[in-house]
Amino acid sequence: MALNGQIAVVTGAAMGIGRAITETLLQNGAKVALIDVDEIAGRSLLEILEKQFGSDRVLFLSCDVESEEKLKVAFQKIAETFGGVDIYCNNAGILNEIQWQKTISINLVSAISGNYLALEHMSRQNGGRGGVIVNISSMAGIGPLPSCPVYTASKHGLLGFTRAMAAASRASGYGVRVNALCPSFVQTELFSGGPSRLGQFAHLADEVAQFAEKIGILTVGEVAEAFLELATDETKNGEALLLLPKRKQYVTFPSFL
Ligand SMILES: NC(=O)c1ccc[n+]([C@@H]2O[C@H](COP(=O)([O-])OP(=O)(O)OC[C@H]3O[C@@H](n4cnc5c(N)ncnc54)[C@H](O)[C@@H]3O)[C@@H](O)[C@H]2O)c1
Ligand SMILES: CCCCC[C@H](O)CC\C=C/C=C/C=C/[C@@H](O)[C@@H](O)CCCC(=O)O
Repeated sequence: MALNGQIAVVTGAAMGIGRAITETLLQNGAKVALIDVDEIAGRSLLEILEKQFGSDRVLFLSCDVESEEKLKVAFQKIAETFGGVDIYCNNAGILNEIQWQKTISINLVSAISGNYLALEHMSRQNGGRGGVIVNISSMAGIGPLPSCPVYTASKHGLLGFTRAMAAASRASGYGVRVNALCPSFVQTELFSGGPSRLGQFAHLADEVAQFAEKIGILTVGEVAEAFLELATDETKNGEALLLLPKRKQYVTFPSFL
């Protein structure tokens, strides 16, 4: 198994993409700590996963990633229980153009806090074993999604942060790879509920639906498979992996040298 004995942390793990990534990590031999603000969904998934994979391989922590303090405590609990962190998947995210400050807060500010906390446990400079961070950005982190300017900004920001952190990690000897996964539309609650959260851009919902119909819709399993590639391919650092139903490509950015 590709990830035997590795310890992984997944945020927003109770449903959607986070749940599929959690299941893939477990199927590949990792131990997984699930973090989610939805305690009912998290506990119910934990029960299922404990039966399937054994209670010594899964842990659920009810935690809102917007609270840096609670996230710090969650990381401490995970490190004490499992003995370290090797893989961090920053997946928790929302799409809400009405509560747009909350969108920036969860998708970008909390993502940065989570990466820093993960590095405290993973960096070789802090006595960690090194490892890999995968930030779940979006195709909207590469190109604009007109119905969602703030969501687009949060995902562009996360991608820029990922690439700069990867370079900082390489230059500082952290031993931690940092990559971003950028999926197009995925069949989850965020996608199906999206149109009701567009606020002043609600009139663009049909345009998005037509675009989604044209390019197709990914399953969470396809996203989890691409996540696994970024997590296990040790040559990948600072990469943005764009994923569409009929296309997967590492994005080429301009070189300034
Ligand atoms: N669905 C898509 O079309 C799509 C496409 C590209 C990228 N993404 C990104 O993938 C990630 C997961 O999206 P999804 O579609 O699975 O969403 P989802 O709404 O199906 O699931 C999100 C999960 O995150 C949890 N969560 C939300 N806010 C949280 C918080 N403050 N603290 C802790 N947990 C929190 C929710 O409880 C839920 O379990 C997001 O970052 C999203 O932006 C989604
Ligand atoms: C209302 C549901 C929104 C779901 C949000 C998800 O994160 C999915 C985002 C999906 C698509 C984003 C599209 C952006 C598209 C364009 O800017 C395009 O030009 C990108 C070009 C990438 C390419 O070269 O193919």
